[in-house]
Amino acid sequence: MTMAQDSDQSARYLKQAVELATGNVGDGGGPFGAVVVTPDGRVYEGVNRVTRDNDPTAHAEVVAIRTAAAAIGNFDLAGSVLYTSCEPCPLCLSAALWARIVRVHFAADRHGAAAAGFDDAMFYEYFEGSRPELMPVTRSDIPTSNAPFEAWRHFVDRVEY
Ligand SMILES: Nc1nc2[nH]cnc2c(=O)[nH]1
Repeated sequence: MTMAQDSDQSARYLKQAVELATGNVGDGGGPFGAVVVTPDGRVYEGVNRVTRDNDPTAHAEVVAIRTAAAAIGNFDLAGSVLYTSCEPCPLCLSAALWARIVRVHFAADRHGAAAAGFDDAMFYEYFEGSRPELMPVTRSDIPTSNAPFEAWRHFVDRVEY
C-alpha cells in the first residue's frame, strides 16, 4: 500500500469513529466512538457504553478492543490499529498497550473532551503526578505479597500475556 492510500484509509476509519461517537449521543451514550483494524483488515467498532451498562470502564476504545479480541478469539491484538474519535484517556491507553495495539489515531483531544465536561485532561494530570490528591494509592507490603507471582512462576501451564 502506498503512503497516500494508507493515509486515505486512516482518514476513513477516523471518520467512522467520529460518526459512531456522534450517533452514540442520540442512542443515550457518551460522545465517543472507536474502531480497531486488524493487520488482515478486519474492522471492529465500539461506542461508549458507560451509562447504558453502568460500567465505568466501558469507554469506546475499551469496547472496541473487547469486541475485536472476543471476535478474533485472542487477547493479543498485536499489529492492530486503534482509531478513536477522541484522544484516549489513560484507561484506554492502558487497554491499548495491554492489547499490543501498534498505533493509535485520534481526532478530538483531551481539551475538547474537557470543554464537553469530561475528566480526561484531569486524569492525565494525575498520571503526570500533579494531582495526587485525586486518589491516594498506598502500599502495604504483607508477608504473602509476592505469593501470587511465585505461584504463577511455578505453574508450567501458564498462558503468558
Ligand atoms: N477517549 C475517551 N475519553 C472518554 N472520556 C469519557 N468517556 C470516554 C471514552 O469513551 N473515550
